Amino acid sequence: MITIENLNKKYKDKQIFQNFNTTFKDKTLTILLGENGAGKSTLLRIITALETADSGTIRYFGEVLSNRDIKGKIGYIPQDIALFEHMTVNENIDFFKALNKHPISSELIEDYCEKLNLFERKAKVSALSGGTKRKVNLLIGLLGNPSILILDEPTVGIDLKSRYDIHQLLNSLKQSRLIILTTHHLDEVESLADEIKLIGKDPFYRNILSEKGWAFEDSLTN
Ligand SMILES: Nc1ncnc2c1ncn2[C@@H]1O[C@H](COP(=O)(O)OP(=O)(O)OP(=O)(O)O)[C@@H](O)[C@H]1O
Repeated sequence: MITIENLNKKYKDKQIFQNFNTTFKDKTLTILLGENGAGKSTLLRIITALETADSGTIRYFGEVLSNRDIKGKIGYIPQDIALFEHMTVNENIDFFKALNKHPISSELIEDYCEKLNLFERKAKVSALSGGTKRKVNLLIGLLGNPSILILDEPTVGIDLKSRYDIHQLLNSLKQSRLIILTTHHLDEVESLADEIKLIGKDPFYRNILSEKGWAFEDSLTN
């Protein structure tokens, strides 16, 4: 479980979070929804210790952790693809695997690749489609066997089939870990979300979720 208590974050004069409280549950995939600029990526980066909050407390499985311990527990899949384009998929996997103290086994990598329908392992990343690059980006985030997985718009701009493959893997991963994901796709919310949290003030999202009859937690009422 991740518990966020009284989080405050400001960029210059812009208050992004003010006394924000929430909880993310284990074995649950939570989707953050909200307008552009609402603060979704900022929240993910604060949880991942890539960004510092002005004040507030975050507990991971009941404990306040050092940045190093946080990074050891979390697989963070950024919005921008962070791969070496001139290297093959396998070379990228080997490179990032070597950065992890306790990387997953080759068998598990094979299993993830099968679930993702990721077979172009000998191709250079620069030659891959956007969808395949996103799959590799996800796989890299899983190499350290994280108990928490954080994904910032993991399927932005990709074809339906690649998106489906990524959904299949995420739906199997959520049985055993805590996953937080941001998206602007409602179909993604429908096929993945166990919980929905709304960030930001735009009434559009509140209206659409209410119309659909989907339960959600509203950051404004926290
Ligand atoms: N490093 C920064 N310095 C100053 N302002 C920033 C910084 N990072 C984000 N912001 C601002 O904070 C606000 C929240 O940004 P954030 O990227 O968290 O929003 P978001 O909800 O993820 O949006 P999107 O859906 O477009 O990804 C925006 O107004 C953004 O311009």
